[in-house]
Amino acid sequence: MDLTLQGSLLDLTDEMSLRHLGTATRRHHLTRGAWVDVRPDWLSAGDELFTALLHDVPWHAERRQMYDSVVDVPRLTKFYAAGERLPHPMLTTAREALSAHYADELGEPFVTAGLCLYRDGRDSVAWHGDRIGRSRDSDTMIAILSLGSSRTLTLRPRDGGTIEGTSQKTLRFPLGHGDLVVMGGSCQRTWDHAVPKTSEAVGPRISVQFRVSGVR
Ligand SMILES: O=C(O)CCC(=O)C(=O)O
Ligand SMILES: [Fe+2]
Repeated sequence: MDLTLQGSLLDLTDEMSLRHLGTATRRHHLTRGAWVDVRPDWLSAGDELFTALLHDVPWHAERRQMYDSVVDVPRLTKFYAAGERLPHPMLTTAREALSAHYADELGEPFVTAGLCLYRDGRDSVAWHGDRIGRSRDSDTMIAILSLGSSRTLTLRPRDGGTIEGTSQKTLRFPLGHGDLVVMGGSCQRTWDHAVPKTSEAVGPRISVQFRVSGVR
């Protein structure tokens, strides 16, 4: 057996890379002009990226005013503004690939990166829409690369209605290591999303959200 060849083949398959977006990206049309694209396993062999981000990103613990008390935000965050160097070259490659893939539909590039670290199942993000800035009254896209432990992104219509054709109130998109999800159309205005807490024993998850200029 040629061990050299076998070694190099293994190296090739283990190399971190982004797979194609085209045919493997599935669009889910929601009501009210919203949609969600899902591309499972977009990033292959992403362990290196996950570990690098976990250790190298200067994660912030935020505290927020909630009625008359100040509470810990149940996740760590770091925001990279337009033009700021991202903490790993693969994130730049991912952002460029997304900008190219969605160029015609979006009409502008993804420029910012918001990172969230969910340390375990107690970390979460409550129901909200990303409605700070232009997304408040116009369509936009938020592209999310999920790394590490699987967590569920849930979506529900903002008007409190049920999911069309069902008696359900929420849609669930389980997000695993390397998966991509893109929320588009009116999604930030007409739907809310959340990452609920879970009692399951889950390890850390990092979410990387790419947005266009002037949207948070
Ligand atoms: O964890 C996620 O993927 C979603 C995060 C999110 O909705 C946000 O930061 O606005
Ligand atoms: Fe969000």
